[in-house]
Amino acid sequence: MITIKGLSKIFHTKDQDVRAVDDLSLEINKGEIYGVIGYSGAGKSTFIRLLNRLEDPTEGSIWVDDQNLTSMNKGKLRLARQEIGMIFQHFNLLWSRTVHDNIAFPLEIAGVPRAERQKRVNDLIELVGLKGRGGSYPSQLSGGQKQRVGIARALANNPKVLLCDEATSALDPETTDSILDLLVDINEKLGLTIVLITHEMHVIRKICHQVAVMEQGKIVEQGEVLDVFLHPQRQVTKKFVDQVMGDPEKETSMQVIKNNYEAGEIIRLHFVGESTNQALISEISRKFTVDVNILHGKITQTQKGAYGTMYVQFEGEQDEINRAIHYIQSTSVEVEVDPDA
Ligand SMILES: Nc1ncnc2c1ncn2[C@@H]1O[C@H](COP(=O)(O)OP(=O)(O)OP(=O)(O)O)[C@@H](O)[C@H]1O
Repeated sequence: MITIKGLSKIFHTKDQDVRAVDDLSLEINKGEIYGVIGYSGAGKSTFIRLLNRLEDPTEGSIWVDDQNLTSMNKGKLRLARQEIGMIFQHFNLLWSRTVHDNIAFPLEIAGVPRAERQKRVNDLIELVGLKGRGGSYPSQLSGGQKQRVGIARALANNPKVLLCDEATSALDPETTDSILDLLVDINEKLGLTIVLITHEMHVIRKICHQVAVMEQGKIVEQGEVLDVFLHPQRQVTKKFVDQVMGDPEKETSMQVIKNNYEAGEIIRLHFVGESTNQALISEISRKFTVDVNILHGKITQTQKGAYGTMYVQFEGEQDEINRAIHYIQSTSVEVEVDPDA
């Protein structure tokens, strides 16, 4: 759906030239939720603004659905932009217009006849869960409701791509989750391709299929979310993964666990991906004469299944413990005996 080749943006300021986006190339497939994560100043906002040419690139090309956005004149660009919706951190609603009229605005600009406009707005209000609020003004809505209006407005012209610029950063955690759920719902219902930028790994974990990590204008790491969670290569990526998972080693020293639980074996279980399920624990205690003590750990969900680490203690006859470990080795859960050895 989107192909980016050699994209750069240099801002010329009085004192210096800033290379905000530096020779960036990537492919985003149709129907994918693609997240770009980075710390402040990494170049995320510039990147997403280049995608619909709110900024003009210094170098490189952007193709959206086989159209080269970078070589378009203003007239063609205006039409092409109707295929790319965008939502913003601070919603960017028109305060003097009702919810209904905010959503109708892009349809008016596109010249959609009144009756058709009416129906489309009502459908959109329903889609984003704002039924009954069409007559309200933005000042009468909560942050989450305002972002729902922003989403409905962005979808008005049936875009193929939705760009999200830190769309949940101004919202509390619970509202963030409800907006993220709505984005997944829209992605699944409409097959919409979604590109989002964020500084929160929680957002990536919860809804993205693919992630790119940005640092100093470049993409330094990229891949399926679960892969990046499992094998983060760069220091910056490890820090983002720790945002969600914590670092079990840092939080609880293995030595403390060992001192407290001297009997049996201490085992680290690493849960990865869709075939994983935590029924493993009850299965072990049913199949083998082994007591399982859960000591410490964290499991989280991604779009591709569960991921995380758990420390357990197996108590019983050594032979039985060995058989239980052998059994786990035959499943998709990775197992490590005496993890600190
Ligand atoms: N209009 C501009 N003129 C000059 N420099 C700019 C401009 N816009 C961005 N920059 C610079 O480009 C770099 C990348 O900024 P950008 O806003 O894209 O990063 P970001 O990752 O989105 O950070 P944040 O999350 O803080 O917005 C920064 O060094 C910034 O100062």
